[in-house]
Amino acid sequence: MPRAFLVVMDSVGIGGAPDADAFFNDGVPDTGASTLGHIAEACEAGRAEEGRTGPLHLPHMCGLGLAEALALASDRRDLSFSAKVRGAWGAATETSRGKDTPTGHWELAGVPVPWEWHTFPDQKPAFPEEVTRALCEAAGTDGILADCHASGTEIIEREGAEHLRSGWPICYTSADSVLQIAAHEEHFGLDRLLKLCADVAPLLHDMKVGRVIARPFMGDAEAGFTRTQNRKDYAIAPPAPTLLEQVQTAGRHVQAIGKIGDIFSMRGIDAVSKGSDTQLMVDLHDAVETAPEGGLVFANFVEFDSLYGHRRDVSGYARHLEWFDGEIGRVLERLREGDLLIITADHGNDPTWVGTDHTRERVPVIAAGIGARELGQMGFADVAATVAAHLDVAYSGEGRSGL
Ligand SMILES: O=P(O)(O)O[C@H]1O[C@H](CO)[C@@H](O)[C@H]1O
Ligand SMILES: [Mn+2]
Ligand SMILES: [Mn+2]
Repeated sequence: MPRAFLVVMDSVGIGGAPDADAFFNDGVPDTGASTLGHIAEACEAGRAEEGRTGPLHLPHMCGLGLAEALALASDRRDLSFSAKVRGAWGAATETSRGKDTPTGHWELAGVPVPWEWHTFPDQKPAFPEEVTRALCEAAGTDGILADCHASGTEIIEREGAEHLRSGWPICYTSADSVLQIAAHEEHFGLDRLLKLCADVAPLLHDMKVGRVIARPFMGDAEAGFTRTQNRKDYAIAPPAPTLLEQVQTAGRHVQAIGKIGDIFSMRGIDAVSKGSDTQLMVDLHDAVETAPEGGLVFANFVEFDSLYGHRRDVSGYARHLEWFDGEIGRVLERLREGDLLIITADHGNDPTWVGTDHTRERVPVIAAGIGARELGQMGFADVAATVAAHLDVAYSGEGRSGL
């Protein structure tokens, strides 16, 4: 029986979104943003030399058609076309009006988001009284810290010491539909932070705020504060059954690697593993060996986004792409007859762009196991329809199969 591996490189957009002018970073429209294109351009110009050097080198993904996908999405030729293409490639456009992670993943899984997400204004206080009251009540504190738009690494540096002194949780947001709560794992307590997030999540979900995210950290004012791996997202459930539930309903096994479990509120998922991208890559290699016939493995590699995109770190992003590409080479060697591998992304996060938020972009869809051909311009949901057709399971979501 066929198996499918769906791998999301979080935030690796390829530009060209037709509605980029309706999305913003610091008030500047995302028009012209291209995560992969601008990284490749910077590498070529010698502006991404920390811990790596020279033009962006992604031989395995270019072998599947990544450079062609980039050209198709936004007419950029920053990646060389020298590799012979052995895969199928396309450029996917999102219809949902959100450039966040759940929105992108749900549409990739066949369920576009029908509602407008609620975001908080870029002002202080960012949160309405009702939310602040609920936070204080659930935390047992007289107030909250931050209460503004912020970058997560910067806000713990700024408010960490005051958090240790007052015990108040650090509550912040971004251009995404999120309420993030940062608290010290030991002083505030990890379990207490997770319970706080779980307690306020229903109120936020009712307001159509997509996620409440626990952001535990460690450290002190002298040594500095660092986030830990214990991040947890409390997301709204998808509005309709996704590809995952339909694969599961067909009696097949669905394995989630990385934050997929959180993004889909564990719906349609049989097994989940979490950790750093390095650990998740070990899990992906293992899954290629062990995933049962007929099963779906759905992986998300978040560090492109969290460590490099939001931090606007071009060299770091390029390094991670080159590491990832090398690992994908090993995955390709181990795929079996009948396996489908699709590599895609959920939105952009151009590290050369203004601001620190995601960028509205098209995403690459490159595939091994379905021949060498152009899939062309497609929708995010076509990815789900293609996986369902390959696995031969009944599918009622959006999209058209590329098979
Ligand atoms: O700056 P940090 O805390 O990493 O926040 C980022 O992570 C959030 C969720 O992915 C996004 O909304 C973005 O703001
Ligand atoms: Mn994402
Ligand atoms: Mn992000």
